[in-house]
Amino acid sequence: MSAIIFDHVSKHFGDFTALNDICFRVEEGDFFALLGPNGAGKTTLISILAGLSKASQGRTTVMGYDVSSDYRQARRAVGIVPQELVFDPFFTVRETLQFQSGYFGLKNNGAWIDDILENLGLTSKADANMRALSGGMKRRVMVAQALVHKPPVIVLDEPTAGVDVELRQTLWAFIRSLNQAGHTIVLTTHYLEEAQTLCNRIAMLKQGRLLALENKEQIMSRGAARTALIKLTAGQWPAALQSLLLRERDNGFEIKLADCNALEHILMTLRQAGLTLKDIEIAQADLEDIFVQMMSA
Ligand SMILES: Nc1ncnc2c1ncn2[C@@H]1O[C@H](COP(=O)(O)OP(=O)(O)OP(=O)(O)O)[C@@H](O)[C@H]1O
Repeated sequence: MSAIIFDHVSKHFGDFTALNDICFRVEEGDFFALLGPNGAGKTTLISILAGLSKASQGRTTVMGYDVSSDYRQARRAVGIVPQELVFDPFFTVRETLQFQSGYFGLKNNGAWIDDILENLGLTSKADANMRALSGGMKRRVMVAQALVHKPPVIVLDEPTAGVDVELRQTLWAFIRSLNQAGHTIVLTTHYLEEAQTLCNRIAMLKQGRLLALENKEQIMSRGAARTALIKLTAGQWPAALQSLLLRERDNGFEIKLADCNALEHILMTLRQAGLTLKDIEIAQADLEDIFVQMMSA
């Protein structure tokens, strides 16, 4: 079964189109990344999924439940960790989690709450008031809050923005174990190396459109898998190879390198143009390079 289905989802704010005919599925058990520059529509899409915002067109389901017609079941199936810190400053951490449990009609889930607190390094703060916590600790509580009802689908909207390395590692270890236990994870992040190490499928949004959705391996091979930094003793980059040029840097020319045969062709063309090679550095492109290539295309 698909954990999430976006079926021709659009969202307009007046004349502005924030989401334009989005269609994709997230399969059960996926560790899925939703990437895109600021304003791409990631938060809008997540708000629709959470039932916090209504799509202008299209249908969205979570674990088979329609987010508008089966609102309650759909809401129960998903745990959202929001970008902003939203909490009642007068509650303690434990009370916050108990209150959230009550919202889902859950009682006697103290053992699970203890488990979450432990895994997020919050045990010693259980009885502290929310207002007395540091920003990073508050963010941990946001994560805990999204998990109280053991939702099959967990959505994290930039959960590691501005948090320290320790929390990032604690958080990812815990989220990974939840994924291994069968939870579907959707993550938006600006830290591309995080998406690269954690996720198995990646969707890219740009200006409200779905630009690509692939397995990580496919997306990695879509852009130039390798780049080469070529330095010449003198002269300009030849026009015949202009289409390969990504940018000039460090007194050299950085180019896309599809494979080794391409390199042979490049060297031959340089020779024919009377240019002499001074140095060549070949590097494996990472997700960030590919992202930049795709977003600027
Ligand atoms: N309530 C609203 N009214 C008008 N425009 C809105 C509203 N909410 C979002 N938008 C616009 O929709 C677009 C998508 O915003 P959204 O917050 O979904 O982007 P995002 O991909 O989450 O960006 P970021 O990475 O900065 O969080 C933006 O141009 C934003 O200004």
